[in-house]
Amino acid sequence: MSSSYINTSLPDVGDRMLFAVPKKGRLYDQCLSLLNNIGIEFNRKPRHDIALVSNMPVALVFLPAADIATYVAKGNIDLGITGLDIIRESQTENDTVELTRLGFGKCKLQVQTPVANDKLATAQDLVGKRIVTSFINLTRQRFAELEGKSIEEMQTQVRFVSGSVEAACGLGLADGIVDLVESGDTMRAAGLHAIDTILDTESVLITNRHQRFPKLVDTIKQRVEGILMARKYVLCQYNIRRDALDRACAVTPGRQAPTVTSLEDQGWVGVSVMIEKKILADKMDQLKDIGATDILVLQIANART
Ligand SMILES: Nc1ncnc2c1ncn2[C@@H]1O[C@H](COP(=O)(O)OP(=O)(O)OP(=O)(O)O)[C@@H](O)[C@H]1O
Ligand SMILES: O=P(O)(O)OC[C@H]1O[C@H](OP(=O)(O)OP(=O)(O)O)[C@H](O)[C@@H]1O
Ligand SMILES: [Mg+2]
Repeated sequence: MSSSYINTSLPDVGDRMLFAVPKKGRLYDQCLSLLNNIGIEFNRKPRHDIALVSNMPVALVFLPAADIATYVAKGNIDLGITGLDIIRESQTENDTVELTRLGFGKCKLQVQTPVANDKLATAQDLVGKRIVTSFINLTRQRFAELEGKSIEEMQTQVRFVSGSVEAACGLGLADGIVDLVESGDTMRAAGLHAIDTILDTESVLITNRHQRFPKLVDTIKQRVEGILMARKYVLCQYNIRRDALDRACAVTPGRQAPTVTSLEDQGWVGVSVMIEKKILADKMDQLKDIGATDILVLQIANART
């Protein structure tokens, strides 16, 4: 093949910023929904792993989640979405810059043993035994720490398998495993229970220190943070007697401060304030108790701080 061979079926990414997203798996749907929400438009042809964004100088690169941290750390990719667990496991945290935690892909990396084996009730009980995992580096670090030895000298045997890790104990390959747990259904179905947590993980937006496109990276970071805020907060509006305003502001201090507007009736003011969804019902009860009226809650479609 000539060295000037060009694959004409690959889109020309030119000077575009390269943004990696998981090509399948647990993070895929939420990544696509996030891209849609931040106004990134693209058309991905079947089986193509590169898609040009039509409304920004960006090319999306669809890669296995497990490889994204390495590509970003080495500077081949400018921006990426992957799990914190992958960043730690691939030991790329020093070469990647964490821009924003994304609030999805939340789970725990846990040490698990068969429920039936009551001699393996703590991580310490697995020291010197056989462990199977897809996270060999994090597992070795944890057990070297428990043994008080270096990774080279540790006794615990840690072996790699690429998937269906939960099967390893039942098949006699391991005494314990280390794998991700979200609902715990997979773990319980395999007759295992968690005896130690190595890491709490979630998806993160990452870049590197090479910074070819600092302005564009910042724009995408701000758009993502706007969407995350819109998902987390609602806008609450209510009326309150002026003499109860201090108490109302103590109940709903807002992100910065509530907006207070005068009403025709001199004794009353209108208040508009952002409230976290998870504490909303409680705050509405408290507002009612101090005499607030016409309490309205409005969804926020998007935000920018
Ligand atoms: N059960 C889960 N709940 C929430 N997040 C998860 C779960 N499993 C994995 N993740 C997150 O998604 C990332 C990618 O995992 P995923 O399962 O998609 O990839 P994979 O195991 O390499 O591929 P696949 O399962 O498609 O073969 C993980 O590193 C973790 O951050
Ligand atoms: O606690 P749960 O909600 O059951 O989720 C945990 C499971 O999810 C992931 O597996 P995945 O479905 O990605 O399959 P895999 O083993 O092929 O990676 C992880 O490896 C666990 O097996
Ligand atoms: Mg998986």
